[in-house]
Amino acid sequence: MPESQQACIHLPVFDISQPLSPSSLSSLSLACKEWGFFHIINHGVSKNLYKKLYSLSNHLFSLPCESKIKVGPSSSLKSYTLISLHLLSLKVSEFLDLTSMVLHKVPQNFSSIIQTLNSGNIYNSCYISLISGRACFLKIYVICMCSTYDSETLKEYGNKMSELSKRIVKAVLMSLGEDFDTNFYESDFSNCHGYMRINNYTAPESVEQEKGVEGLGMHTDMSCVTIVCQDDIGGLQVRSKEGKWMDINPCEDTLVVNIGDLMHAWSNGKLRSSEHRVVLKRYVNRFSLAFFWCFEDEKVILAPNEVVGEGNFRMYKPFVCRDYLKFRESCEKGKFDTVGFTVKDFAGNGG
Ligand SMILES: O=C(O)CCC(=O)C(=O)O
Ligand SMILES: [Fe+2]
Repeated sequence: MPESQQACIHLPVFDISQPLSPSSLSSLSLACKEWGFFHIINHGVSKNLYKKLYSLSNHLFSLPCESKIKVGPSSSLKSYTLISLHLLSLKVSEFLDLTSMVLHKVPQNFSSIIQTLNSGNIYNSCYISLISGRACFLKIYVICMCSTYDSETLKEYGNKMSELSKRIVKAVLMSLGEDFDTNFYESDFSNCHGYMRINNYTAPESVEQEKGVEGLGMHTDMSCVTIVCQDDIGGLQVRSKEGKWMDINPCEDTLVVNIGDLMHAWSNGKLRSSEHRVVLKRYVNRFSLAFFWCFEDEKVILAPNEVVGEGNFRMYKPFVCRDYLKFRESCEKGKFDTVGFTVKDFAGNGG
């Protein structure tokens, strides 16, 4: 099938403001196993808040280049001179503390920015991914806290998304097994924290009609769960188990949730962390907000015996969350857009 006739997937939609009924839980369980993706509504994040975030981000992205933090492609990626996908994830609590950093005052040079952030100790446990897309005109500029973001908006967003993430994790645990939320939420998930990421995909200059332009290369998320708000442009795709790309069409007032590698490992592979990507097919700017809910860096991830189930093979050796994040960021093959290596390669028991 030509890619322009891309199949579209109808993911189940859950009203997350309500306790999920037994039938919703079984459909959630199915969605997590099959796709690792589902939709939520009544999530409590108002249109108005998204509008504010959107216009603040829009303002930031439309600043002249010199005012943005410019990061050149790393030397190993020289062949992709046109391509620069720069991405910085900030831990929400720390993001809020950076209000004093006015964007145009931020040093031009990337490493000195990192140093600045590190030396202020604000940035201790944040991780930074500097990655390159493969074939696109996408630019995601490093979002550093700047005066264009009023901290009230971010605080509201951070709090809402944290609450939402907790509710989602509990629902996912309930769908995985009876009493799993009461048995494992406190012990394993109560120290999770969130990272927000603002993705701005600049309009492609040319699009090969059939194929589109890859805005964000195939990857899996390094989170427990990710919540994505995509605008109405579309382009998010999930890869089926058979390797077929399926569109996840935008739907008003609906957020996309997906399982990340950390939850996949914790669930002994029962919850799928699917490969996904963004393909741009129109000459328009696309915008999305992603919120990653992650284990604390020092957590040792080990699927509990009850989750593995008696007689079942343990898929992953225990590993420290931070080490996996480092692996993904430092190992060329573990990088976002070359997802060849993920948690299976890092901690898999083989077989
Ligand atoms: O832009 C999107 O819709 C998805 C973004 C995404 O997958 C990510 O930021 O990890
Ligand atoms: Fe993602």
